[in-house]
Amino acid sequence: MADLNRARLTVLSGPSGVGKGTVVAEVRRRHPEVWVSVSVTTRAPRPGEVDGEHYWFVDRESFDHLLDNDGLLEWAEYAGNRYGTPRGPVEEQLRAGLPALLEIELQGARQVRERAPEAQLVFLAPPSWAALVSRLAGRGTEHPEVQERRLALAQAELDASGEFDVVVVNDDVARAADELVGLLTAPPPAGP
Ligand SMILES: Nc1ncnc2c1ncn2[C@@H]1O[C@H](COP(=O)(O)OP(=O)(O)OP(=O)(O)O)[C@@H](O)[C@H]1O
Ligand SMILES: Nc1nc2c(ncn2[C@@H]2O[C@H](COP(=O)(O)O)[C@@H](O)[C@H]2O)c(=O)[nH]1
Repeated sequence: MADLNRARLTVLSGPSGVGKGTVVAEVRRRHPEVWVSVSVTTRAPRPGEVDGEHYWFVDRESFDHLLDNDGLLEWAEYAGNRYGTPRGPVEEQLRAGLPALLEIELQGARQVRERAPEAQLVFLAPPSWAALVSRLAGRGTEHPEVQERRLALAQAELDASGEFDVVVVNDDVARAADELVGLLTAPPPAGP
């Protein structure tokens, strides 16, 4: 994956349960050199989630301290919790001429678009609404009322897919991962 050695920021967004984490894990299984930002969150860890690997799990006070000290590239309040991208590691990666991948929700993707217009914004879409509902329920990590809250947000996220540079349909994990690898290795559009 020699072409990956370019300083490009890519954002992967899409509704909760569409399979962002699954597709990114498949990309990293094939290409462990792909660098993915580790977000901070005030959400409680799910069983099996490891601090510093899946997220940096912090309390609200620590999150707000980072925010107040310009430590976040973007952030959002999502379904009752806060999530943000630590600025330092991403900037370090890009300064070194290396690409960076963020897996974040819609409000954060919009902030990245404003702050880094050259970033590539990719929307991961479900093959159908029914598939999304069934994936979120099937994951079994949220109570039904939290699933409902996430699905209400999902509708608005799907409506915003036109704001993204590319839409990838996650009908099949291997195929969607192929497409994401292609986007990560594609040359950035020529500047003006
Ligand atoms: N192409 C697919 N076909 C069938 N099931 C899938 C597919 N992709 C992912 N899944 C399943 O859907 C569920 C949700 O996937 P995942 O946790 O990766 O979603 P996510 O978009 O990262 O969610 P969140 O934004 O809530 O973190 C998982 O149980 C996963 O195994
Ligand atoms: N704006 C941001 N969104 C983020 C970040 N890290 C994760 N996320 C998104 O939040 C939702 C919920 O995640 P979950 O792990 O609780 O299911 C999902 O869409 C993630 O992509 C971030 O740093 N900033």
